[in-house]
Amino acid sequence: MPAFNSVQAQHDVRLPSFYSPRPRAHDTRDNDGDVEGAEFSVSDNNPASSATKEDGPSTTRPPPPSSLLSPAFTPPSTPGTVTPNNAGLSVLSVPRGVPVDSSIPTGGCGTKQPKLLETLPEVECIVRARIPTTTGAEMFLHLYTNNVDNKEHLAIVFGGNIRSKSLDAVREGETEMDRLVRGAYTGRLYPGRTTSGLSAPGTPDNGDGSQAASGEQEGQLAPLVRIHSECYTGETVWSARCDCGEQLDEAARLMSLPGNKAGGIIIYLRQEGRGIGLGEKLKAYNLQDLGSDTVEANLLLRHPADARSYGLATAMLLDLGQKEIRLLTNNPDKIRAVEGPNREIIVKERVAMIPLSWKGRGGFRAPEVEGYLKTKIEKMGHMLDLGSLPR
Ligand SMILES: Nc1nc2c(ncn2[C@@H]2O[C@H](COP(=O)(O)OP(=O)(O)OP(=O)(O)O)[C@@H](O)[C@H]2O)c(=O)[nH]1
Repeated sequence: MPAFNSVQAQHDVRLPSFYSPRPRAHDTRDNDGDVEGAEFSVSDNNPASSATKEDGPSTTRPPPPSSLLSPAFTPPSTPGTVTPNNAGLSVLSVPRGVPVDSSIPTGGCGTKQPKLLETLPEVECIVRARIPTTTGAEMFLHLYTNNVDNKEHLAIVFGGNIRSKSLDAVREGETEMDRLVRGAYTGRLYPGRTTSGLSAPGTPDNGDGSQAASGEQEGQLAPLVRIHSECYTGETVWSARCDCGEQLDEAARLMSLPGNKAGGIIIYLRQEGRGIGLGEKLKAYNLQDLGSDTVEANLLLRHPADARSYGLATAMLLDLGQKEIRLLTNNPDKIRAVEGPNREIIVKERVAMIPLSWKGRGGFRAPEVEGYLKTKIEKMGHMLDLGSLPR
């Protein structure tokens, strides 16, 4: 994982030796709810012990304590961790958010300070295109480059008033056709259109002479934002180990609701597997099938519980003219991290991402995803009420 800006999420863990032979019971949470790596071990059907069973007479190795594998649940008690009551809202309503303020300890997003680099990365939107979707909603896909990695991070923009400054900036020597092809136009493209409609940088019009609103001009209402980390398994191969695919779909649905006047942005970051990459995540899945939870599996592979950073998301949101946002998340670390080293972005509200099956609105149920969500709540401080989990 390149060392790009912002949270380096390198939990200060004392890593165990792989498949620690002498597991012992302990509390894995510190006061902040951080995971403290200690001596983790997979369950007694781990390769080491199962090899013993299969290859010869069993040894006297004791089984791991059940508390290690199924820690007792302590309901979150931090103010602001409550899941907003959206009961009674129709499926066509934008869910209520709860105000958050990361500048005060009681602000509803924990007190953990992410390790952020002092400056934000540089980002540039190099192309944008209109994507009509299978649901009938329309969005503009923005593809970004940056100065810290070679990945194509994306912004999926709902609503016509959110524009990229770097995309709209005039490039030396370019023609109007160049601008149309890279998506730096206002309004809509149509056969035969020859002008981009952007008369001067920063003063977009709609291609018909009228002025288009930029994200900053719109100002009054903060857009809905989701910072999404790539998940090949959950988004492409229908995995029921996580709810990533469902979250992506639901974020897009909420952003395209007619009642969502401020538009929406999904920042899609290429940090697969919470930053450890697909190959390592697949190894983690095997460890999970051997009895570890999602955090333990990462630590056993000598990765932090969460290796992600959000500086690119902050920089992309700024490029899209945003200063204040409503963030769709249950993750308190994400709120603080996306605000940037100098609170370049302010998260005004948090809108909870409640699994659809918990709300009785479709979704899916599987022991794997329930274990995944439980671990997020118990070990990663996620602000979801486990009591809502249907039994
Ligand atoms: N290492 C690892 N990564 C996982 C696992 N399950 C899902 N992921 C990754 O976790 C990331 C999804 O996290 P997000 O959807 O941003 O969720 P979050 O930060 O936990 O919190 P929310 O914003 O509340 O959804 C994706 O990159 C997934 O690939 C797992 O078991 N192990």
